[in-house]
Amino acid sequence: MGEVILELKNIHKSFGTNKIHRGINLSLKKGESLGLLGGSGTGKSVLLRSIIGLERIDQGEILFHGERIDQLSEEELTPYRIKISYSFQSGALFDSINVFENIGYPLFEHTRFSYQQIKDKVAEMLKLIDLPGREHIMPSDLSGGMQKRVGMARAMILNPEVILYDEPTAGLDPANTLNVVGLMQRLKEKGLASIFVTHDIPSALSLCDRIVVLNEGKIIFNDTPTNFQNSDDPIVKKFNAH
Ligand SMILES: Nc1ncnc2c1ncn2[C@@H]1O[C@H](COP(=O)(O)OP(=O)(O)OP(=O)(O)O)[C@@H](O)[C@H]1O
Repeated sequence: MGEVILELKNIHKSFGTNKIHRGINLSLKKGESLGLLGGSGTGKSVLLRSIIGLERIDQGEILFHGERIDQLSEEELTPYRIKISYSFQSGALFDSINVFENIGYPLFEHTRFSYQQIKDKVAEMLKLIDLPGREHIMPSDLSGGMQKRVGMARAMILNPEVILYDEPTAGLDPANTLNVVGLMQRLKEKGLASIFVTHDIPSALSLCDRIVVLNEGKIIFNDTPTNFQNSDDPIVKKFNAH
Protein backbone atom coordinates (compact mmCIF):
# COMPACT_ATOMS: atom_id res chain seq x y z
CA MET A 1 0.00 0.00 0.00
CA GLY A 2 1.39 3.36 -0.88
CA GLU A 3 -0.07 5.42 -3.63
CA VAL A 4 -3.02 7.66 -2.65
CA ILE A 5 -5.86 7.05 -5.11
CA LEU A 6 -8.66 9.09 -3.59
CA GLU A 7 -8.27 12.32 -1.72
CA LEU A 8 -10.84 14.58 -0.04
CA LYS A 9 -9.58 18.06 0.75
CA ASN A 10 -11.39 20.45 3.07
CA ILE A 11 -14.90 19.25 2.16
CA HIS A 12 -17.81 21.42 3.28
CA LYS A 13 -21.44 20.50 2.72
CA SER A 14 -24.70 21.96 4.03
CA PHE A 15 -28.35 21.31 3.34
CA GLY A 16 -29.91 24.76 3.91
CA THR A 17 -28.80 25.78 7.39
CA ASN A 18 -27.93 22.19 8.32
CA LYS A 19 -24.11 22.06 8.19
CA ILE A 20 -23.11 18.46 7.59
CA HIS A 21 -19.39 18.59 6.72
CA ARG A 22 -17.15 21.33 8.12
CA GLY A 23 -13.77 20.67 6.57
CA ILE A 24 -13.17 16.98 5.93
CA ASN A 25 -9.70 15.81 4.89
CA LEU A 26 -9.26 12.17 4.06
CA SER A 27 -7.19 10.00 1.76
CA LEU A 28 -7.47 6.41 0.62
CA LYS A 29 -4.49 4.42 -0.60
CA LYS A 30 -4.41 1.68 -3.21
CA GLY A 31 -5.86 -1.54 -1.77
CA GLU A 32 -6.65 0.05 1.58
CA SER A 33 -9.86 -0.57 3.56
CA LEU A 34 -11.07 2.32 5.59
CA GLY A 35 -13.90 2.00 8.14
CA LEU A 36 -15.98 5.18 8.45
CA LEU A 37 -17.85 5.41 11.75
CA GLY A 38 -20.02 8.12 13.24
CA GLY A 39 -23.35 8.61 15.00
CA SER A 40 -26.60 8.57 13.08
CA GLY A 41 -26.99 11.63 10.86
CA THR A 42 -23.30 12.69 11.04
CA GLY A 43 -23.08 12.60 7.26
CA LYS A 44 -21.38 9.30 6.45
CA SER A 45 -23.70 8.45 3.56
CA VAL A 46 -23.61 12.02 2.29
CA LEU A 47 -19.81 11.79 2.19
CA LEU A 48 -19.91 8.58 0.11
CA ARG A 49 -22.52 10.09 -2.18
CA SER A 50 -20.40 13.25 -2.57
CA ILE A 51 -17.39 11.23 -3.70
CA ILE A 52 -19.24 10.02 -6.79
CA GLY A 53 -21.11 13.26 -7.35
CA LEU A 54 -24.56 12.11 -6.24
CA GLU A 55 -24.34 15.09 -3.87
CA ARG A 56 -22.46 18.23 -4.80
CA ILE A 57 -20.02 19.62 -2.23
CA ASP A 58 -20.15 23.35 -1.36
CA GLN A 59 -16.41 23.77 -0.90
CA GLY A 60 -13.25 21.69 -1.12
CA GLU A 61 -11.80 19.26 -3.62
CA ILE A 62 -12.21 15.57 -4.45
CA LEU A 63 -9.30 14.04 -6.34
CA PHE A 64 -9.03 10.61 -7.96
CA HIS A 65 -5.45 9.75 -8.96
CA GLY A 66 -4.67 13.43 -8.49
CA GLU A 67 -7.41 14.63 -10.87
CA ARG A 68 -10.23 16.81 -9.60
CA ILE A 69 -13.61 15.13 -10.06
CA ASP A 70 -15.92 17.25 -7.90
CA GLN A 71 -16.70 19.73 -10.65
CA LEU A 72 -17.39 17.25 -13.43
CA SER A 73 -20.72 17.01 -15.24
CA GLU A 74 -22.92 13.91 -14.95
CA GLU A 75 -21.61 12.70 -18.30
CA GLU A 76 -17.97 13.33 -17.40
CA LEU A 77 -18.50 11.45 -14.12
CA THR A 78 -19.57 8.19 -15.82
CA PRO A 79 -16.06 6.67 -16.16
CA TYR A 80 -15.27 7.61 -12.56
CA ARG A 81 -18.47 5.93 -11.35
CA ILE A 82 -17.09 2.76 -12.94
CA LYS A 83 -13.73 3.12 -11.19
CA ILE A 84 -15.35 4.15 -7.89
CA SER A 85 -18.34 1.93 -7.34
CA TYR A 86 -21.09 2.61 -4.81
CA SER A 87 -22.71 -0.36 -3.13
CA PHE A 88 -26.14 0.72 -1.93
CA GLN A 89 -27.38 -0.08 1.56
CA SER A 90 -30.31 -2.13 0.32
CA GLY A 91 -28.52 -3.87 -2.55
CA ALA A 92 -30.85 -1.80 -4.76
CA LEU A 93 -31.67 -4.64 -7.13
CA PHE A 94 -34.17 -4.25 -9.94
CA ASP A 95 -37.15 -6.36 -8.78
CA SER A 96 -38.52 -7.22 -12.20
CA ILE A 97 -35.36 -8.83 -13.60
CA ASN A 98 -33.46 -11.91 -12.45
CA VAL A 99 -30.06 -12.23 -10.80
CA PHE A 100 -28.23 -12.67 -14.11
CA GLU A 101 -29.74 -9.50 -15.58
CA ASN A 102 -29.13 -7.55 -12.36
CA ILE A 103 -25.45 -8.48 -12.12
CA GLY A 104 -24.89 -8.23 -15.87
CA TYR A 105 -26.65 -4.87 -16.17
CA PRO A 106 -23.49 -2.68 -15.99
CA LEU A 107 -21.87 -4.86 -18.67
CA PHE A 108 -24.87 -4.53 -21.01
CA GLU A 109 -24.88 -0.78 -20.29
CA HIS A 110 -21.18 0.12 -20.44
CA THR A 111 -19.36 -2.52 -22.50
CA ARG A 112 -19.54 -4.24 -25.85
CA PHE A 113 -19.09 -7.70 -24.39
CA SER A 114 -20.96 -10.47 -26.20
CA TYR A 115 -23.87 -12.22 -24.49
CA GLN A 116 -21.65 -15.25 -23.87
CA GLN A 117 -18.89 -13.11 -22.34
CA ILE A 118 -21.46 -11.52 -20.02
CA LYS A 119 -22.82 -14.95 -19.09
CA ASP A 120 -19.30 -16.11 -18.20
CA LYS A 121 -18.53 -12.96 -16.19
CA VAL A 122 -21.79 -13.22 -14.22
CA ALA A 123 -21.19 -16.93 -13.54
CA GLU A 124 -17.72 -16.04 -12.21
CA MET A 125 -19.20 -13.33 -9.95
CA LEU A 126 -21.86 -15.73 -8.66
CA LYS A 127 -19.10 -18.13 -7.63
CA LEU A 128 -17.28 -15.30 -5.88
CA ILE A 129 -20.39 -14.35 -3.87
CA ASP A 130 -21.07 -17.99 -3.04
CA LEU A 131 -24.28 -18.22 -5.08
CA PRO A 132 -23.16 -20.33 -8.05
CA GLY A 133 -25.78 -21.21 -10.63
CA ARG A 134 -28.44 -18.83 -9.28
CA GLU A 135 -28.74 -16.78 -12.49
CA HIS A 136 -32.47 -17.35 -12.93
CA ILE A 137 -33.64 -16.53 -9.41
CA MET A 138 -35.70 -13.35 -8.95
CA PRO A 139 -34.51 -10.88 -6.26
CA SER A 140 -37.71 -11.39 -4.23
CA ASP A 141 -36.79 -15.08 -3.81
CA LEU A 142 -33.43 -14.23 -2.18
CA SER A 143 -32.79 -13.52 1.51
CA GLY A 144 -31.74 -10.00 2.53
CA GLY A 145 -28.13 -11.14 2.86
CA MET A 146 -28.14 -12.76 -0.57
CA GLN A 147 -29.66 -9.62 -2.10
CA LYS A 148 -26.82 -7.56 -0.61
CA ARG A 149 -24.24 -9.96 -2.04
CA VAL A 150 -25.88 -9.78 -5.48
CA GLY A 151 -25.85 -5.97 -5.17
CA MET A 152 -22.15 -6.13 -4.32
CA ALA A 153 -21.50 -8.39 -7.31
CA ARG A 154 -23.18 -5.83 -9.55
CA ALA A 155 -21.07 -3.05 -7.97
CA MET A 156 -17.97 -5.15 -8.68
CA ILE A 157 -18.52 -6.41 -12.18
CA LEU A 158 -16.79 -3.55 -13.99
CA ASN A 159 -13.61 -4.07 -11.94
CA PRO A 160 -13.60 -0.86 -9.93
CA GLU A 161 -10.53 0.33 -8.03
CA VAL A 162 -12.57 1.55 -5.09
CA ILE A 163 -15.84 0.34 -3.64
CA LEU A 164 -17.93 2.47 -1.30
CA TYR A 165 -19.99 0.25 1.00
CA ASP A 166 -22.97 1.91 2.65
CA GLU A 167 -23.87 -0.21 5.69
CA PRO A 168 -23.57 -3.56 3.90
CA THR A 169 -24.26 -5.58 7.05
CA ALA A 170 -27.18 -3.50 8.39
CA GLY A 171 -30.18 -5.64 9.25
CA LEU A 172 -28.40 -8.95 8.67
CA ASP A 173 -28.29 -11.86 11.11
CA PRO A 174 -24.84 -13.04 12.31
CA ALA A 175 -24.52 -15.76 9.65
CA ASN A 176 -25.33 -13.41 6.78
CA THR A 177 -23.09 -10.72 8.28
CA LEU A 178 -20.20 -13.21 8.23
CA ASN A 179 -20.99 -14.06 4.62
CA VAL A 180 -21.00 -10.42 3.52
CA VAL A 181 -17.84 -9.58 5.49
CA GLY A 182 -16.19 -12.70 4.05
CA LEU A 183 -16.98 -11.44 0.56
CA MET A 184 -15.59 -8.00 1.41
CA GLN A 185 -12.43 -9.70 2.68
CA ARG A 186 -12.05 -11.66 -0.58
CA LEU A 187 -12.48 -8.46 -2.60
CA LYS A 188 -9.89 -6.77 -0.41
CA GLU A 189 -7.48 -9.63 -1.09
CA LYS A 190 -7.98 -9.02 -4.81
CA GLY A 191 -6.57 -5.51 -4.23
CA LEU A 192 -9.78 -3.49 -4.12
CA ALA A 193 -9.70 -0.38 -1.92
CA SER A 194 -12.82 0.45 0.05
CA ILE A 195 -14.58 2.85 2.36
CA PHE A 196 -16.89 0.93 4.65
CA VAL A 197 -19.62 3.02 6.32
CA THR A 198 -21.04 1.08 9.22
CA HIS A 199 -22.38 0.89 12.75
CA ASP A 200 -21.06 -2.68 12.87
CA ILE A 201 -17.84 -2.05 14.80
CA PRO A 202 -16.66 -5.71 15.03
CA SER A 203 -16.91 -6.10 11.23
CA ALA A 204 -15.06 -2.81 10.67
CA LEU A 205 -12.32 -3.85 13.08
CA SER A 206 -11.92 -7.26 11.45
CA LEU A 207 -11.76 -5.91 7.90
CA CYS A 208 -10.27 -2.42 7.92
CA ASP A 209 -6.70 -1.14 7.89
CA ARG A 210 -7.81 2.19 9.27
CA ILE A 211 -10.75 3.49 11.29
CA VAL A 212 -12.05 7.01 10.80
CA VAL A 213 -14.60 8.66 13.09
CA LEU A 214 -16.81 11.49 11.89
CA ASN A 215 -18.25 13.79 14.55
CA GLU A 216 -19.94 17.19 14.19
CA GLY A 217 -18.77 17.62 10.63
CA LYS A 218 -15.13 16.76 11.20
CA ILE A 219 -12.89 13.75 11.36
CA ILE A 220 -11.88 13.37 14.99
CA PHE A 221 -10.03 10.06 14.68
CA ASN A 222 -8.04 8.45 11.86
CA ASP A 223 -5.78 5.61 12.91
CA THR A 224 -5.35 1.83 13.10
CA PRO A 225 -8.01 -0.50 14.56
CA THR A 226 -5.63 -1.24 17.49
CA ASN A 227 -5.20 2.43 18.32
CA PHE A 228 -8.97 2.88 17.94
CA GLN A 229 -9.57 0.20 20.53
CA ASN A 230 -6.98 1.71 22.89
CA SER A 231 -8.03 5.33 22.40
CA ASP A 232 -8.69 7.54 25.44
CA ASP A 233 -10.78 10.00 23.44
CA PRO A 234 -14.24 10.07 25.09
CA ILE A 235 -16.10 10.11 21.75
CA VAL A 236 -14.03 7.25 20.31
CA LYS A 237 -14.53 5.31 23.54
CA LYS A 238 -18.30 5.50 23.09
CA PHE A 239 -17.96 3.48 19.86
CA ASN A 240 -15.80 0.91 21.58
CA ALA A 241 -18.48 0.39 24.20
CA HIS A 242 -20.86 -0.95 21.53
N1 LIG B 1 -30.85 15.21 0.12
C1 LIG B 1 -30.87 15.70 1.36
N2 LIG B 1 -31.52 16.86 1.63
C2 LIG B 1 -31.52 17.39 2.87
N3 LIG B 1 -30.89 16.83 3.92
C3 LIG B 1 -30.24 15.68 3.71
C4 LIG B 1 -30.19 15.05 2.43
N4 LIG B 1 -29.46 13.92 2.51
C5 LIG B 1 -29.07 13.84 3.81
N5 LIG B 1 -29.53 14.88 4.52
C6 LIG B 1 -29.26 15.14 5.94
O1 LIG B 1 -27.86 15.07 6.13
C7 LIG B 1 -27.57 14.51 7.40
C8 LIG B 1 -26.59 13.38 7.25
O2 LIG B 1 -27.24 12.28 6.59
P1 LIG B 1 -26.51 10.91 6.30
O3 LIG B 1 -27.53 10.01 5.68
O4 LIG B 1 -25.25 11.14 5.57
O5 LIG B 1 -26.16 10.40 7.77
P2 LIG B 1 -25.44 9.07 8.20
O6 LIG B 1 -24.25 9.46 9.02
O7 LIG B 1 -25.18 8.20 7.03
O8 LIG B 1 -26.55 8.44 9.17
P3 LIG B 1 -27.00 6.91 9.45
O9 LIG B 1 -25.86 6.30 10.20
O10 LIG B 1 -28.21 7.07 10.30
O11 LIG B 1 -27.28 6.25 8.12
C9 LIG B 1 -28.90 14.13 8.03
O12 LIG B 1 -29.26 15.18 8.90
C10 LIG B 1 -29.82 14.07 6.85
O13 LIG B 1 -31.14 14.39 7.23
